[in-house]
Amino acid sequence: MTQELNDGLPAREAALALLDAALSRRGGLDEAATTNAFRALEPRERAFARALAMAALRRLGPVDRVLAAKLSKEPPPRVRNLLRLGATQAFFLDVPAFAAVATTVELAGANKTSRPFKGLVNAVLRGLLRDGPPADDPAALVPPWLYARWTGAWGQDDARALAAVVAEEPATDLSLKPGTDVAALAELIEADVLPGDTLRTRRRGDVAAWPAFEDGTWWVQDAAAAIPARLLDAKPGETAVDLCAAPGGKTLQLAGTGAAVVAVDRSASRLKRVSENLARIGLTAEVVAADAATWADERTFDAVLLDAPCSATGTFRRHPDVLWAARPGDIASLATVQSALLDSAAQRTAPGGRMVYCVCSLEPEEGEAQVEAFLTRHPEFSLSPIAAGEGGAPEASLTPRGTLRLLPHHREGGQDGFFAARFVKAA
Ligand SMILES: C[S@@+](CC[C@H](N)C(=O)[O-])C[C@H]1O[C@@H](n2cnc3c(N)ncnc32)[C@H](O)[C@@H]1O
Repeated sequence: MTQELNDGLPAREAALALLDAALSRRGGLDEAATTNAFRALEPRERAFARALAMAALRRLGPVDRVLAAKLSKEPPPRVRNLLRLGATQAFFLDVPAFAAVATTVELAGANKTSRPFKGLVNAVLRGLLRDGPPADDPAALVPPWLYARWTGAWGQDDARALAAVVAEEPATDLSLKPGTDVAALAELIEADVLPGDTLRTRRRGDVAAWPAFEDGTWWVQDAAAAIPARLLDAKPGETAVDLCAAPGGKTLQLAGTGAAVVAVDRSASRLKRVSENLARIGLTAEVVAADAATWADERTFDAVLLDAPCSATGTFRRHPDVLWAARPGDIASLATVQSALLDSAAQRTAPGGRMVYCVCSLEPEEGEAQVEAFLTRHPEFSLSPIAAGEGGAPEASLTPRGTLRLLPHHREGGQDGFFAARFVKAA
């Protein structure tokens, strides 16, 4: 792919826009990929731009380290991002070094902010190439403050192993509608079957064009993200609520059990995705736009799922930008939101009912600490320990408390970082 695009300046300019958006706001990369300018590119160019921006985000730390040694003062953001993209192409993608340098220098010259830095871009990139690729140090793949947190929370070995996953391009995992012939679909889609019947495939490209997408037999959902809803073990005849539902991966799982499901989310626009997904898969749920903390609804439910908003540091395999967008203060403020939502979830759990709390975060304040504080505030709840292998979870992820601390390296080929705990309410 890259060979034909060695002179592909529009694709590289688009990669620059994606990288810039990813680093300047949360969800920026996906947003930038919806602009008309991006959509006007050839599919091949779009794929290259996205692959380049993602590779630059996965290697941002090591590349910035080697750039630091070459830059005596901070250049304008466009110039820094051009250097990042140039170095990423030369060291981590299948782009000949001369093409990486020449196209980057040309893009520097094509804009009035970066034009005065054309000579610098050329000199820095040539200097980097002379020195060779950045050292292979997992710690460099993560911002230092976050790496220090992970070391403190999970120890040196786990922190290193989980940070190493940042550089890996993840496979795509699929959850299946109940009743699907798992083995037949795995063969059709060229996938491995993981515990819990998640399919894992190395296919690339537009998922809507993959086999059986239109039939509504599967949806994209990370292997770790598929575990929490399974832990509720909802059944036909029961009621279930998904309090932070959009875009609906876990709602689909709950609806697939035959339970009567209510999907709540405060974002009406994101809820549209829930409705579209339900329609495509051929499942039903009552969809409600409301703030789950204050939702004026008196009902209680047999099964309550709270997949709370969080720092999302566990999603770095597909969204490496979260690592660079996260700020230490976010974790404390999100923890406050999570405890308010947990209190609301408690109130909506029927006597004798189950509640699962989960977050796609690697930070103990959003996971383990929430559980202990919740149990102190709510003596009517107790932990319902998760058994080894339950829900398809790797054994390494099971904690002595019977909660799940799913670290990305606990599964071969990786998984999203998640925390999950299950509670029961006294009858
Ligand atoms: C981690 S995502 C949920 C992912 C979803 N459970 C799935 O599996 O597809 C968190 C969701 O919480 C929603 N959210 C955030 N604060 C909320 C609140 N106070 N009440 C309801 N939804 C909220 C966000 O709009 C977002 O869609």
